[in-house]
Amino acid sequence: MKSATAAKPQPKRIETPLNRQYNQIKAKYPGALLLFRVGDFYETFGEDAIRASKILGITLTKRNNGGSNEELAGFPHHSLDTHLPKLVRAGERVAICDQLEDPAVAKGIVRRGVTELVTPGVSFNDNVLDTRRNNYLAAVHFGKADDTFGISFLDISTGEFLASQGNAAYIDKLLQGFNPSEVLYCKRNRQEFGSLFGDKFHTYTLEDWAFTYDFGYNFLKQHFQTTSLKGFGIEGQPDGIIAAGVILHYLNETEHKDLQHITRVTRLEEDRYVWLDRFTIRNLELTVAQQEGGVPLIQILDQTVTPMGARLLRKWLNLPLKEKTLIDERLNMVELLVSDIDLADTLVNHLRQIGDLERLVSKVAVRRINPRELLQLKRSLQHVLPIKELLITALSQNELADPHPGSLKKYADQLNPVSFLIDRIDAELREDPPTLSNQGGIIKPGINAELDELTAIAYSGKDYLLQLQEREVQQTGITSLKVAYNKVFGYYLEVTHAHKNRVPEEWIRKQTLVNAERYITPELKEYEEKILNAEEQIFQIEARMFNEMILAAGEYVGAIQQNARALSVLDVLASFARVAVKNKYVRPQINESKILNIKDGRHPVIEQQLPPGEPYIPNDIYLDDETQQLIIITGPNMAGKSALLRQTALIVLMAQAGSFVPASSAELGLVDKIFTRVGASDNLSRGESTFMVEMTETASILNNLSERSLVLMDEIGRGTSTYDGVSIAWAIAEYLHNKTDCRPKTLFATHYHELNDLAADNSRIKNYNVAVKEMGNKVIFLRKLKEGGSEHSFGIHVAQMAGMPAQIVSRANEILKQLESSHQREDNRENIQKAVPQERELALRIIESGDPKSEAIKEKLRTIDVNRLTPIEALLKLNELLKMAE
Ligand SMILES: Nc1ncnc2c1ncn2[C@@H]1O[C@H](COP(=O)(O)OP(=O)(O)OP(=O)(O)O)[C@@H](O)[C@H]1O
Repeated sequence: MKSATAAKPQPKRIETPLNRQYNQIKAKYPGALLLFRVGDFYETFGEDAIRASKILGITLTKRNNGGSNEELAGFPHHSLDTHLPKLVRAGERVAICDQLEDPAVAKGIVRRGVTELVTPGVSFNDNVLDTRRNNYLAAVHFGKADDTFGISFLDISTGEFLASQGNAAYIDKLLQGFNPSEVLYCKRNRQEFGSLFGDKFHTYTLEDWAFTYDFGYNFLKQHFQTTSLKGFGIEGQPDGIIAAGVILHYLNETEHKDLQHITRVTRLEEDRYVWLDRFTIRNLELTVAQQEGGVPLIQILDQTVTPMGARLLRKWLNLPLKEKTLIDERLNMVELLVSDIDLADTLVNHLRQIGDLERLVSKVAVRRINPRELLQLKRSLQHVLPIKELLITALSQNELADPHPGSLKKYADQLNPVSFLIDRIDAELREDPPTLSNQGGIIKPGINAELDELTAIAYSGKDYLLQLQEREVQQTGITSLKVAYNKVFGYYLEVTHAHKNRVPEEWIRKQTLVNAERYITPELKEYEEKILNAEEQIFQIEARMFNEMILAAGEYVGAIQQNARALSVLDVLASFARVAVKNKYVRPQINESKILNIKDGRHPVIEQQLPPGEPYIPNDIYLDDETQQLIIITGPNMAGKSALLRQTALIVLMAQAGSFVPASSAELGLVDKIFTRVGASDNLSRGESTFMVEMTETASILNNLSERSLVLMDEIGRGTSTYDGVSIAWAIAEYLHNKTDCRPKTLFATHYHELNDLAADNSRIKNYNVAVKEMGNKVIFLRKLKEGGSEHSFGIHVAQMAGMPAQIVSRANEILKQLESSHQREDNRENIQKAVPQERELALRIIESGDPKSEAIKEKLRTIDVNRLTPIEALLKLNELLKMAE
């Protein structure tokens, strides 16, 4: 509602009781759009009405509100389900204010209150939710120490609740991977939040006091009805606890008080999953393509048939495992399903019949399930027992070499057929129930005697009326007599004018038509009342019995949630199996070595996109920490260097997520971190990165390496001049090779042939090139990785292929020849070693020339301890100095 300003006096408004009630409720939910129930409508007023009418395309009107004109827009209450999702998707927080008592019996103004505050991150509404994705609410807590943060995620529609803590890079990674619909954080961190985690999220800020340990700890304890949080493994995560507490607090504030389905909070263990930096997640296009129309990996791998399976696959791809036992457990099941296609098909056919069990059971817990959904729940659950039996028989028949006996049986053991619940629903619930629970038609006959009796009265009326009609015809001799019903008079007797004179006196005339008259009789009215009463009672009894069924189902929430988890795992594994068969993947051999040995590896996405008849050329990759730790891959543009780098990382990731891989064989020593850097110019076009940023980030990779890391460097250094670029790429490769604490496996794609000289002095650096063949003045891409360096760039050939005019191509060739003859590569190594000091000299000369900036630069130089500087730091410093000098 508009507020009066001091400068412009507003006409004095008379506050009606309804106005006052609205204002009081509105004030309690600042920032929310208030849907105010009046009779059969939800109304919005003032600013809310303007926004609602824009988003929903509903008419905006004005009403005279005690002297001022106020905007008003509303819609019928039954269209809430269509309008609410639109408002939420537009980023609105919507407070739904309902009538809390029956207007017919209310004394004075009807009591109203907000029954739910729907926000982008908190929704049960099927129209707001995407079945194949989770809808997460996140909370981020900025810890006391620098660079420690707590984080928590909740999907209220499934009850999944997670907490963790770590540094900014970790939090950023989780936010990117989980992609929450709404993020909560503390008001005072407004600026830092944006600069650390970007502005792509819907956010909501809360007051300081909600971000305290005691508050969060107690809130969680109270919710789970435990004396401590030890059982959840989050005791040692104070910042994570604060974030999780904030989530529960927020649910409370938004009137979400039925939370029985949130049965646990799980610690997301940073060290259980492969570390993927932000660029790797983006560059490998695991779940999101970089460009519109692009195909992410998940699209190739997702053959899941249940919504919860689809959601789980997304999670598995973002969080690959690094524990051999767990990975093998998944791979064993995939292998079993690959080898027994009948089993896989039968399993999938059962799974297909299972709806969104996870979200259905949440609705049971919060008592929002409707009769039709309860039927769906029953039908889904009916497939649990057959699946369990299927697995048990299959497991006993298939003697699979299982290194961890019992791990396969685990899946079968987790399934609980909940027969008792199924039997009850089956006995009571009709097979064609409605979506509403207050209009009858829910309960089967033969369950409740009172209900059956009332049904007989209410619905056997036809016979009764026929009898009555016959009796009256005989008594009065009116052969045209008919009993009928309409909404205005209820039941009546109709007599044509021809028989009017035979109508008995006690009949009461109600209406005269052109050729007939309508009457009622006391008997008819008495009967009518009985029917209507019976119907009212039927509705009440059925609603009560339905509620009892929900309460009974509520006892099984834990068991059904466990079923949903086990079924989603089976769904993902069956999907892996089917994709493996379809795309000819093999089982990777996971071990604890430091060797990566892939034979005939392929890129899972590119191979699916090549035109028919154009095969994907497979390649071998071998890396270890003894003989071949870093390979320099040269080759012309378009040769397939990037594809090779990415496919190697994708194969590792797919394997550690439990999938078979596109190769003829793959022996994989576990990887614990994957880092990717792509040369700046790739990102520059999107205005994201500059050379400086590229360097800072490369430096941060170099500081976080482990001995099981896999590093992809794709044309690093190309964002600057050739000499700078070569020197930087050189220094980085050298650094990776010479690191004393670990030997990260690295693929280094580059255009700089100069880097081939590195192999001479560094025993674990090897040169490879992606082969091309020159035929006359044409280049044929063989896409085969070969040992050895390469001599040319073939950039001009690529230009020719792209349709560059012949004149330009031949002129470019001339210039190239000239340049090559004047820049003989006598001793590159020496040149490169010299390059840095030369630039340093230049910087010093500028300083000596009496430039006013010289003091600042001298000061900077004095702080540099040359003996402790790494090559990269030296380059960064130099860059900084040059900037100052410019
Ligand atoms: N092994 C392969 N078999 C078949 N086609 C391939 C193969 N590798 C790459 N390609 C095709 O070649 C295209 C170019 O590959 P890629 O981008 O990896 O080249 P590049 O060497 O990194 O080039 P640039 O240096 O210009 O970035 C890919 O989009 C793909 O269509």
